[in-house]
Amino acid sequence: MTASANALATAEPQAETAAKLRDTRPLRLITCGSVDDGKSTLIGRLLWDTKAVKEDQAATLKRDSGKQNDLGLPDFALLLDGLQAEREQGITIDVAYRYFATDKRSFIVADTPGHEQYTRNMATGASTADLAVLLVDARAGILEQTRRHATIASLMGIKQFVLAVNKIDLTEYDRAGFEAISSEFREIALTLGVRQVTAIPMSALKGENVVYSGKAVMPWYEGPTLVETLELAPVRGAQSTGFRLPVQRVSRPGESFRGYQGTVAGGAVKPGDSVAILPSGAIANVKQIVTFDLVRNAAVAGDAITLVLDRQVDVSRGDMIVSLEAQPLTGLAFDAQLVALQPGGILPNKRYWLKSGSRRQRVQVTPVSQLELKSGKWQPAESLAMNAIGKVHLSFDEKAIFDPYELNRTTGAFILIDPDTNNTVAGGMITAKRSDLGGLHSQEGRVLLSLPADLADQIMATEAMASRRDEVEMRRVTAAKARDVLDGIDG
Ligand SMILES: Nc1nc2c(ncn2[C@@H]2O[C@H](COP(=O)(O)OP(=O)(O)OP(=O)(O)O)[C@@H](O)[C@H]2O)c(=O)[nH]1
Repeated sequence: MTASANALATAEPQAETAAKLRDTRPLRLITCGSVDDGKSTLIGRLLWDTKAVKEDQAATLKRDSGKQNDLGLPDFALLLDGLQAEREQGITIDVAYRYFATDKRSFIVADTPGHEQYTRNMATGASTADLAVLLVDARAGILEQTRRHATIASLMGIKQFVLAVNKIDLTEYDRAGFEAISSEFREIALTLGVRQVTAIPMSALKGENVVYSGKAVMPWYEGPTLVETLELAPVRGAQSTGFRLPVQRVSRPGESFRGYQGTVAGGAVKPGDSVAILPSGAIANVKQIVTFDLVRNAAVAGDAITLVLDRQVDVSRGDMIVSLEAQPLTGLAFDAQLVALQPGGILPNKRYWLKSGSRRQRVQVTPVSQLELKSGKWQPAESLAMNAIGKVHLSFDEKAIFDPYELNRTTGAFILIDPDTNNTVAGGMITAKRSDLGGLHSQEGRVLLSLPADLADQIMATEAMASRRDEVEMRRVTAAKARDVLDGIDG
């Protein structure tokens, strides 16, 4: 770059610089709080003060909110209600994601307004969330539900908490009260192994310490605002498996062409790469990558591709094509965590269908323990009732192929289907492979929750593939049921 080009680059208008920065990976967050702690108001305030609200929404907000509060401020919670319609589209776990950005970073917040509570948050946002914002009412302090939310967020691998001590305006900005609440919370967080805790006194309603500083009314608070905290928070480590292509379909339009179709579920691939076909273990090289009518020189996770190999190998639907040097776990026995979604629960000795991507296999599920939400402790269990979150052993007749969920949220997630009713009875995630003799192979004792978010994805994938209309209808019913169940665990 020449000196003058350099000068130009540094003189770039701020807006353009900001736009560039927004291309970097955004921070994902979830918000948890008890009813009326001010979650909707806080998200509304974040969107409003970062100017993420479109003008027409702003006009409606101003018009509708006059009667809502006597502070002469818009009711930010209304903003979310006004956007409710867009949430109706989802077929399963229909949480909306809100996007907002500052000059430094962009953010995605899983928004679950109204009566929908933490399970819904968990079900959607938390599987990918980098950080959890836990709201408490400054007047009420830490409640049992705060403990529960914190426990669940930490189980799900979220290692950074913001404690939003909201409605501080209603305690006359009482410093001692804020400090007592934050130290109580820090102790809880420590017992959960979470060290990164930022406690912030705030008024979501008045916009103090959310985007703008609250110094004028809380000169005693010297810490960051919520947005300053979010701007600096690290994102979770990237998922780190090699190339994964669950084969959805084998395409054979003519004698000379054979392609393997699917959506890349991890890593990247380019022509010339060596791959293994699982479960057979056959080896080949990638000859060509085709998307629609384009020939590509690479593909990454999320791309729908047709892969052409350099030699004749036996590949069928349900197989997985993977990078030769970084292969998933294969075996007959795995450890998993799951949530039971049907009244019948999960019974020992019963055989289910397990579906993961395009693969469907018979499996025997043996419950081992169940999470007691109140205490966050695992208690021994022989069966799992509806709504229970449990650890289980999975035993297969034929080789199964998985990555630990922690490494890959697609190839590590599954649903269980009852062969008698065809109902989806559980959604779950793989925590480790067991040696085929029954011993634990790796990652012993990892604590991960089974996430219905995966269930949602999988049901949607299944739905997209279902060719017959009645099958689609059946899946819809199942999804609706799953939602009811999730509502049931809330609270
Ligand atoms: N004074 C004051 N009131 C607040 C503050 N934040 C929220 N509120 C009010 O508290 C009430 C509940 O706020 P919401 O945002 O609806 O609470 P929520 O937690 O989203 O509640 P649900 O949507 O019912 O789960 C509303 O009347 C808000 O205007 C605050 O910082 N100060």
